[in-house]
Amino acid sequence: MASVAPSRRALSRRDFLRRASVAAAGLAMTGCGWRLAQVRPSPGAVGDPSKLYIYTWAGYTDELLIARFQKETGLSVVVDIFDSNEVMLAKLQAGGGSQYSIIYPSDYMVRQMRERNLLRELDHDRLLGLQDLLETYQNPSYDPKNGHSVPAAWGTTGLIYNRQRVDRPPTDWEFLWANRARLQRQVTLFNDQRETMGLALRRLGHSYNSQDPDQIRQAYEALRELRPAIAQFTTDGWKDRILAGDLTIAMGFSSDAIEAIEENDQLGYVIPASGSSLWTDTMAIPISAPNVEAAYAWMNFTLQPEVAAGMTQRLKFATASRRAIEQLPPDLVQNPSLFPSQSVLDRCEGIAPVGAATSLYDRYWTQLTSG
Ligand SMILES: NCCCCNCCCN
Repeated sequence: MASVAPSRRALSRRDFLRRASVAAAGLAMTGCGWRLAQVRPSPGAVGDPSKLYIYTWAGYTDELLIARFQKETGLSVVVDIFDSNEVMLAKLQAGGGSQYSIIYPSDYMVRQMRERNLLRELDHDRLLGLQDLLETYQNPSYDPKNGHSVPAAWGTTGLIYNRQRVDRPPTDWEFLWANRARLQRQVTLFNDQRETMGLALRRLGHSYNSQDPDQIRQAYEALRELRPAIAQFTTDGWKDRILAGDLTIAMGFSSDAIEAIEENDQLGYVIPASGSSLWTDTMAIPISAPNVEAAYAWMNFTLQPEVAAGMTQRLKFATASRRAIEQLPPDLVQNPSLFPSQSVLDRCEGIAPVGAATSLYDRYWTQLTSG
C-alpha cells in the first residue's frame, strides 16, 4: 500500500504555526465572483497557441487566477471540469489527451497514467520553484522526483453535516450506518468509486487500497445497505443542496467543506475517526498534449509562492509549496480542516492503484450506482 501522506515533519502543526508567525500580511482575500471562470462544456479547436486548455477539478481555478495568468503571458485559458479520476482518464483515452495541455490527476492516477505512458516526462530545466515544495513533495511515492507531475493541492475527504439536523455531530463513517433509518435520502456520497468504496472499506477496518475480493465485496454490500439513505452519488452537486437545507450529511473534500462552512456556520466538517483519504492532486501534461509551452507557463505561474498562497486563501485547498505556506495568515494555517494535526493525518491513507482488482471495483461500482 503506497502512502502519499505529506511528510509528517513537514506538515506538523508546530511547524505550520512557526511558519505562520512570519506570515501575518499574506494576500488580501479576494471575492471570487464566478468561480469556474470560462468553464465550457467541451473543448473546441485544439492547438491554438494563444489558448491553454485545462482539465481539472471544480474549484481549482477562479477568475482572478486566470485573468492574472492571461495578463502575464498573453494566453487565454479554457477550463473543463471532471469529478473523478476515472472520468478524466476515460476522456483522455477517448482522445482528450490531444485536447488538453494541462490535466490534474490525483496521486494514484498519476502512477496509473505514467505506467500506461499517458503522461509527458517533465523537463525540470523548464520548471521554476520545485525547490520551494515541502520536502515530501520533492519526491512523492506516486511519482518519484516529480518526473511526470507537479503537486498542486492536497487535502482530506470527510463528512459535512448540518448541525441543526443531527442530535450529535458525526465523528466517524459509522454514523451513516447507525442512523441510516433516519437519514432517508438525506445523504450524498461521491460519484467516485475509489473514494466511496474506500470509505466503506475503511469503516470495515480494511485499507482504501484493498485488493482482497472478499473485502471489496463486503464494502459493496455495506454501501448497498446504506442505499436508502443516499439521495445521490455526486462529488460536486451536494453544496447547493446542503446550503438549501435539503441534506443532512454530504461526503466532501476538505476544500469544498471549508467554503461551504464559510457560507453557513451551521455546517461542520469532520475527518472520520477510523481514517479517511488523504489526497494530492497534481498538474501533468498528457503525452499528446498541444501547446506544451503554455503548459509549462501555467505550471511555473502557479508554482510561484505568492500565487500558490493566493489560491489557498481564495480556493481553500492546502498547497504543497513550503514558501506559500509561510505567506499564509495564521487563521488559515491553524484551521484544522485545512491543515489537520499530525495525529489526524496519521489516521488517513493515500489512494493507490489496485492492479487487477480494478475491474472488481468497476463491476461493484456499476452495480451500486445503476441499481
Ligand atoms: N473541489 C476540490 C477538489 C479536490 C479533489 N481531490 C480529489 C481527490 C480524489 N481522490
